[in-house]
Amino acid sequence: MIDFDFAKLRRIGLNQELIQHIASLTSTSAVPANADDATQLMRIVETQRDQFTLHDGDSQHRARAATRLLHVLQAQATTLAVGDWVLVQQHAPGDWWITTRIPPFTHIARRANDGRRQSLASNIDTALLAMGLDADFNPRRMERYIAMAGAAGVAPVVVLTKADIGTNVQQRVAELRERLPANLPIIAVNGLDAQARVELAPWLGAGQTLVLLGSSGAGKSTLTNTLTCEPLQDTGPVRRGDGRGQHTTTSRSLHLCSEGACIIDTPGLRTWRPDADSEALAATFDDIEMLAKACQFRDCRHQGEPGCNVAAHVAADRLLNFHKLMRDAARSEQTPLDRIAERSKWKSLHKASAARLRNKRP
Ligand SMILES: Nc1nc2c(ncn2[C@@H]2O[C@H](COP(=O)(O)OP(=O)(O)OP(=O)(O)O)[C@@H](O)[C@H]2O)c(=O)[nH]1
Ligand SMILES: [Zn+2]
Repeated sequence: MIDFDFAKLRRIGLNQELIQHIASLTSTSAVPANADDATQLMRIVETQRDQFTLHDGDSQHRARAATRLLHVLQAQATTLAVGDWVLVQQHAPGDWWITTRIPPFTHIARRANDGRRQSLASNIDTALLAMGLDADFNPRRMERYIAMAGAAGVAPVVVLTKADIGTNVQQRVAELRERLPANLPIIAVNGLDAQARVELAPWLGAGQTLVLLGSSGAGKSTLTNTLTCEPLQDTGPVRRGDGRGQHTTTSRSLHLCSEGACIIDTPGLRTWRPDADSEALAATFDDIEMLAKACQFRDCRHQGEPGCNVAAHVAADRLLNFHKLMRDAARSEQTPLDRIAERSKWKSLHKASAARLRNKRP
C-alpha cells in the first residue's frame, strides 16, 4: 500500500472517494501494491507535450512519463491529462518519472477532427460550462456541452459570464431555464467580481475538482483568477509578445481555489466533438427518447415526418440539436478506415456529378 499524507494531498483535491478508489485498485494489477518507499502519489497540474508539472500538496515538480507507461496508455487509446493522480519515482534529485496512472474515476475527452481522442481533464466532479451573455450566447452549443459532460459522469453547471455587460441578460437566462433540464444549475456571473465566489460556493469545497469549458473569450481564465484570488492565468486584452490582440490560454492547468477546491482552466474549445456513445449522450434528452418510444410510426426517424409524436411535443430547435449530436457521436464511433471510406465515397459521388454537369453543358 502506498502511504500518503491525506491532509497534505487534500489541498490538491484528494477526497475519501478517491482513497477508496485507489485502495480498491491496489488489489488489482492497475496499481502496484508493493510500491516502495520512494514511490509518491502526486497530481498532474499541467501538461506540455512530453513534460508534466506535478503537485505533491506542498510543491511542484517537473516529470516525464516512463516509456512502459506510455505504451500502456497508448494501448488503451488514452493519454495523461491534467487532474490525473499518478505514482512517481525520483531517480536522481529533481529527476522525476511517472510510473503509473491511477485509472481516473471520471475523464473528459473529445475527438479531434482527424478522429483522434484528446484528453481534456481527469478526476473531475463538476464541469463549469462557461458561456458569455454576449455574442458567445448559443443555447444549442450549451445543450451539447451538457450532454457531453453528463456522458463523462461529470455534473454540469451552466455559468453565464459577462452578466454585467451582456445583452438581453434576463431574457437569455429565462430562455435557458425554459429549454434546459429543470434540475440543472444556471448561474449568471460577472467573472471579474469577487461575488462570483459566493454564487459558486456550493461547488468550491475542499476535495472538489472543477473544470472550466467553453469557447475562447467566454471568460474562463477571468473566472479562474477570481476564484483562485491570484492573478495566475493571463487574460485578454493584454497580451505579451505577438501583438495579435487578446490573450488566449494555450494549455490546461490546475489551480487552487481560495475556498478549497481545485479548478482546471482550459483553452477555448473551437469544436467539442463527443467522445461517448450515443446512448450516454442521449441521457440528457430522455424526454425525446420516451416520446420516440410512443411514436405511432414504427419506421419514423422523428425528423419532421408528419404526425410524428416527438415533433409534436419537442421544440423544433431542440430536436434538430439532438439529431446533430447523434450524428456527431456516430462519426466519432467510426474508425479512421471508416472515415477514409466515407470520404472517398463522397469524392467519387462528387466527381460523378461534376462529370454529369460537364456532359450536360452544350
Ligand atoms: N465585463 C466582463 N468582462 C469579462 C467577463 N468575463 C470575461 N471578461 C473579459 O472577456 C475577455 C476574455 O476573457 P478570458 O477570461 O481571457 O476568456 P477565456 O475563456 O479564458 O478565453 P481563452 O483563454 O481564449 O479560451 C477579457 O477581456 C475579460 O476581461 C465578465 O464577466 N464581465
Ligand atoms: Zn482562458
